[in-house]
Amino acid sequence: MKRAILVKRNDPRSEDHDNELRLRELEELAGSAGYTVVSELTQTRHPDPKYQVGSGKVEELAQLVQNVEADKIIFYNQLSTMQVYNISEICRCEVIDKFQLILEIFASRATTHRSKLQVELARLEYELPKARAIVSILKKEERPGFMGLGGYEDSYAQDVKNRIARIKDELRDVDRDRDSLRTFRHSKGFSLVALAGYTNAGKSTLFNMLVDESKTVRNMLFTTLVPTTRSLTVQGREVLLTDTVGFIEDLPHWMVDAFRSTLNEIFFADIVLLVVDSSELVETIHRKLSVSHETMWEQLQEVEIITVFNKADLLTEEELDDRMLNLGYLAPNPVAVSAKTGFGIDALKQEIRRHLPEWDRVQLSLPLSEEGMSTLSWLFDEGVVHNVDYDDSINIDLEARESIISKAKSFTGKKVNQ
Ligand SMILES: Nc1nc2c(ncn2[C@@H]2O[C@H](COP(=O)(O)OP(=O)(O)OP(=O)(O)O)[C@@H](O)[C@H]2O)c(=O)[nH]1
Ligand SMILES: [Mg+2]
Repeated sequence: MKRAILVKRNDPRSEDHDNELRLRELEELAGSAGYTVVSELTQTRHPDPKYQVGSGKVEELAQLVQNVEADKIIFYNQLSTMQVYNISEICRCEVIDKFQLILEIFASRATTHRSKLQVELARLEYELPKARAIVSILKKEERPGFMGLGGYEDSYAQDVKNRIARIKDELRDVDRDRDSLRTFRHSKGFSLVALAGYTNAGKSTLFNMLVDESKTVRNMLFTTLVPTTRSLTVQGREVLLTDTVGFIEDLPHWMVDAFRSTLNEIFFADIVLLVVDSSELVETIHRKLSVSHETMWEQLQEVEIITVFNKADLLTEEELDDRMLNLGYLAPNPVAVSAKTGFGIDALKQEIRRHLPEWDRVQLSLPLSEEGMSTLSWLFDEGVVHNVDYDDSINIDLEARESIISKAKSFTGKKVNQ
């Protein structure tokens, strides 16, 4: 585990309670990024703009870094390049701010080629202006290198710019592939279900619970292309379930692009499972649901939303009912589950099934021939075959989307009773 010191410069106008909350938030983020928090430091805003913390504090911080053997100092507040430079030089320790910490989390979670590219793009775009400033500081002071930044040269900024351009090109290619993949899935009759919600709500745990419970019917090509998507059978209907990276509050605009790559999965879904941690305070859940709806609203007109109240195992039934009632319109189609114990998973599946795009159910007769048999096997792939019996023809009770049914009809040329 990497060891981190957290630092927050408190605004004297803020309530102590708020300051404390922000620090806990930072601690949570640091935990998600794989740090052990070994110490925390807070200070009321200092008038000297040169230091994020006053110079006395920087000495104290330097001592602290030695004492607790920290690998990193993480500031809640955003830092100027000058501040990063001064503090990291005095403390002999790498300094990052909250946004860089979030980027580290994104980087560690990016599983697809595309999301990796986007995180890298966001990182480069964030670091470009800093890199330029550091080069000019080093030049002014004629200092041959310091900490890990010694390798910066004049051409560095140009290199970064070239890399940004290359990544953008590559992303355009990946996007083309992805669109065709999505069209392919939809045309094969899969419905797309996406998990959304704040970080730590339990999306990945729920994903595993849902996926483990059902066996993968076929080995599909794209499960290897998109590792966070798995097929899943919900009461006879096959869907593709996608896990996403969690929402994080106050995302700065330059990071929204990296974030959007995961949101795209949500926008193309037929159903979104909006997962909330129901053990949190009602006000917190309220705020997080509002932000989630705001973030997704414009693009989610056609999408069904199921609100999943996760971590039900941490609450009494009464507390749970109370929360679900209180949140009303912000929580459409609520279902309480525990992704940990499996409580409510069946109810959730029923709810998913209820909201899947409608398929038609027809009785179909195919000739008892080789062609008929191969059409039948195709129908097993594309829809739900409720029943088959054979007399002088193959009689099928089939549920499938409209396009599949009309294709089957054209194959047979035989009578179809609706
Ligand atoms: N008690 C309890 N804990 C849960 C439940 N579901 C998830 N957790 C815990 O909540 C924490 C976060 O779970 P994740 O599944 O990683 O959350 P996530 O929404 O995928 O988080 P991000 O990937 O950061 O967006 C883990 O420590 C889980 O063990 C649940 O039903 N009950
Ligand atoms: Mg997750």
